[in-house]
Parts: sequence; structure tokens; C-alpha cells
Amino acid sequence: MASSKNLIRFWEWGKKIICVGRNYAEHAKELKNAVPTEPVLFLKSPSAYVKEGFPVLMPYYSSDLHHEVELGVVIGKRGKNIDQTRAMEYVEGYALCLDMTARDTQDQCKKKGLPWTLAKAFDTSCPISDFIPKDKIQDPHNLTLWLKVNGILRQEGKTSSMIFPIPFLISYISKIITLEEGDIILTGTPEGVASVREHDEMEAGIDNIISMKFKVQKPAL
Ligand SMILES: O=C([O-])CC(=O)C(=O)O
Ligand SMILES: [Mg+2]
Repeated sequence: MASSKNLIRFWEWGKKIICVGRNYAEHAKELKNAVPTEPVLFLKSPSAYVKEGFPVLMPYYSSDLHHEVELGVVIGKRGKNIDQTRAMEYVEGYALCLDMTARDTQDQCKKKGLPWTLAKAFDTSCPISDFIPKDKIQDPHNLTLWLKVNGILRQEGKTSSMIFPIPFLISYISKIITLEEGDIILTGTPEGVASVREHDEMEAGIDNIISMKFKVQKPAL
């Protein structure tokens, strides 16, 4: 098992970012998607990570960049075919994440039956907080995730509303993709996703356990 100390800079390691979509029924409905009967999975590139102090850059091909606040689960040791009953042993801690989404691009991808890579995996599409050691969060299914844009509350959701809880997700994912130390699972967003514009400031948090701020910018060409 890795020590939490090793994982403080997990986001620099180039490990996998595995995302779960439509894990909150109200969010699935707000985007007119069916509530899933199995987890919806996609990946982000490790170059998607961005830490506080650096901006979120709008992809040049999108004019509808959405925020999605999510709980990230940081994996502490390698595992394949993990049983649900032992899944939490593979968790070293948590992080607050934003699954930034080029919604117009995603809509186009959906219509054409294409993968979501351009919509979800671009550079700076995964703003991330500091590492939160496991002992700081007693019950990851009893948290409130919130996000404000320019001081106005846009998202507030309880992790108790997840359709597929964390042990199920870890078990399910590990049957498909080997989980390794430093990998992160983004567990899906609650309702209230919406657009951000250039110069907006997003502030997100988990209860009063952690919060973070990011500015939205257009990339210099
Ligand atoms: O783009 C989507 O709506 C799917 C997703 O990431 C989520 O539900 O968190
Ligand atoms: Mg998401």
C-alpha cells in the first residue's frame, strides 16, 4: 500500500483518470439521457489535470464549456477483479475534481455516434484539489458537493444520490481496467451543470472539508 505521502502529488504521475458518467439520476435527466443500468465510463488524458493557480482553458472548437463538480476517488494500490467487499481497501484518499465538458462537442459526438474524447479529455479539463487522505472523510457517500460561478451557487448535490456507489464502481472498473496506485475515479456529477464564459471564476468544494477556485480563460493562440 502506498503511503498517503506518496500520493500527495499523484496528479503529476500521468496515471489514469477514469470517469463515470450519468451516476446521478437528476443529472442524467437534465441532459435528457436515460438513467443507466450499468456505469457509463470514459477516460481523460493525464494532461487534463490542472491545479489551483492555473486557468482552465476553453477548447478552441467549443462555445459551450460546462462545469461538472465531482468526487474523485484516489487509488492506493494495484488491483484487478476487485471484490466489492474489499474495494475500499484500494482507496487511499479523495480529491475534488471538475469534469470540464465541451457540451456542444459532446452533443455532436453523441449524434454522430463518436467517442467523447474531444468533449472530455482536452488539456485542463480536470481541475483537481489537493489530495484528501482517506481518514479525513468518514463516509464518502455522505458528502455535499457544491460549485459556484462568480459567487452564485450552480451545483449542490449529495454523494448519497450516486446510482452506483464507490465499492461497486471500483469492482466494476477493475474487471475492465487494472487499477494502479495514483489512478483516480471521477464518480459523476450531480445536477446543475451549466456553461462558463471567459473570465468566470469557479469555486467548488466538498462540505467545508476542502474548496478550490479556478478562472476560465481562452488559450493564447
Ligand atoms: O457528460 C455527462 O453528462 C456525463 C458525465 O460526465 C457525468 O454525468 O458526470
Ligand atoms: Mg462528469
